[in-house]
Amino acid sequence: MTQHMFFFLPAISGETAPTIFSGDKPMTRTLSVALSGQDLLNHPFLNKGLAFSSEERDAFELHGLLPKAVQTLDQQVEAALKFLDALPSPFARHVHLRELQDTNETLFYALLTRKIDAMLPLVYTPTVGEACQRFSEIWRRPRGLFLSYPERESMEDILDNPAYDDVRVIVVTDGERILGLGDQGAGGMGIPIGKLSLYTTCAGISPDQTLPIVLDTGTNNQDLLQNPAYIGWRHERVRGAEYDAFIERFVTAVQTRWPHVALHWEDFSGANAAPILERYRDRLCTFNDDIQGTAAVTTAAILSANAAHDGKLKDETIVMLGAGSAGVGIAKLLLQVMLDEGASEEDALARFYMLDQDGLLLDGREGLTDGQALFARKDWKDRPTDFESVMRECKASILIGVSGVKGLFTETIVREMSKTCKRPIIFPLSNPTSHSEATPEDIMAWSDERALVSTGSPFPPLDLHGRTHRVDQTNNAYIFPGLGLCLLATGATRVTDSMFMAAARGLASLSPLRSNPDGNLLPPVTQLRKVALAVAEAAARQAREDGVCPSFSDDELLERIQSLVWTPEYCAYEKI
Ligand SMILES: O=C([O-])CC(=O)C(=O)O
Ligand SMILES: [Mg+2]
Repeated sequence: MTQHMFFFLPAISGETAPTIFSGDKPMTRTLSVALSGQDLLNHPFLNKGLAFSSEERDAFELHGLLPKAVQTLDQQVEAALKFLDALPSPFARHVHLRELQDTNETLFYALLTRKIDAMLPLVYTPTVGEACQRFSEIWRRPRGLFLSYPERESMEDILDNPAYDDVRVIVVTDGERILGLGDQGAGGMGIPIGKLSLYTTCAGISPDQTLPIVLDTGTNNQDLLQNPAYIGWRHERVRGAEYDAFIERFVTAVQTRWPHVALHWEDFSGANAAPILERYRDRLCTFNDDIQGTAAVTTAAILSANAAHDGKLKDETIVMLGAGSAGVGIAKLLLQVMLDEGASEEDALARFYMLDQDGLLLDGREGLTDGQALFARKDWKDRPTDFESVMRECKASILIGVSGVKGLFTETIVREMSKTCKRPIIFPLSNPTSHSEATPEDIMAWSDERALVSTGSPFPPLDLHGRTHRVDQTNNAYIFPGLGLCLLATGATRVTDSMFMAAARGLASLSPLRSNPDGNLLPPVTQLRKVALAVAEAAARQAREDGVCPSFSDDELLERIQSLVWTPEYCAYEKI
């Protein structure tokens, strides 16, 4: 069992503090705590609100600070749910949940783990998008770190604070491409906070081991620059060599401070995401969720669809609408599946049509990245390259949208595809919901209910022939929490592409469609905990295979994964 100590909290005994980071029922455990009074109540990880027992109120000088009632965690969850229900909007609920997170993390995570389907759209996409856009209005208390360009000389000192001694996972953004909402500057902080809350909710990674970071390198969002209430650095974005040097300084500082940390990059612009990943993926344990996590979950959903009709991906024709880092990442992983199925690279590449706002990517087009150039068509000279024409001519069986643009999957497109394809696979993956390329309802109507649809953001269930059908959410939340758990459990030094493939196959193995022809492609979000464990195990075995972690036995891997899982329950406290 992992012995995890609160070294970062000088007020809590490191020597005698028993672990609460195990699968055991923490309530049977006692934590030695030195904080008392206001300091204890103000500590989000230790605060229990009204759940402090009357003995604890004696021991920790809490009388008078708390009203008389003593409540259980269950009662607190009930009360919080009732309060949330009465709030007028998802945004108001998001703000209230964030306040809970900053005042009582155990209660916050108890709510999230028990009501994940209701809470996910509030703390994560789509509501987190609005939270980023309005972050300057809702910022209350410090959570995570804002590392701004003008203060770059102090970056190492900021990270040095003992409060961060136990950090093992960092999610970092520079806020330039927040979901499909573009540049949100320092408001992008909502995303690392939201992603990390899923690391804890889905994979059980203890919140005190997580750190959200914004690299505030300015913003080109004119509304923010002109908003007197903007909380970030009011300056246009730093670019080029200065930006690269800032990123380099950050990575070096992180590596020096936490040599074994897992560094997760999120929502960087297309121009920066892939080059940053390429620069650092062989230097530390790091990955880009938009490129690799999105690729893995999409691959899992497509593998599930193929397995259901004994098909092979190498026989499908894929149109990717959106040629940014997510599109290229998905295409690369799907290409690998075809190669694994025995296709030649030439034949496999011929199955892909990748488009951006200027139409089909053609060989020789100026300004293509290496990833885009790989998928650029060589055989399309003098033919129309617009989306509709390409769809008409190529007879796609799989259509994936990562364009960030609402409504691009039109009735004409979907009907055209459905003419030649019995079960068209149509994934409008852009986030948040308002940017989805089509609604599942429309796609089903236009395809005579034959399409296999999956979206990036949550949508309400569909009514199919009087049967309620859950809409799959092909969101990277099915991958990154489990992958993070794998990285912490194995101590992997690198994240390989084959670990993402293994994660995708691990997820696909849980597809309900395997056992039920009317089933979904992916398990419901209520099973995200089970999913994270399966993904962690599959990726961990692959990490061992790839030699990026010690050669643990299967039992050891499982034991290490399970021993990390933190459960949101209160411990009993005793005074040091
Ligand atoms: O956060 C999400 O919902 C998925 C994602 O990474 C993105 O859209 O950038
Ligand atoms: Mg993202």
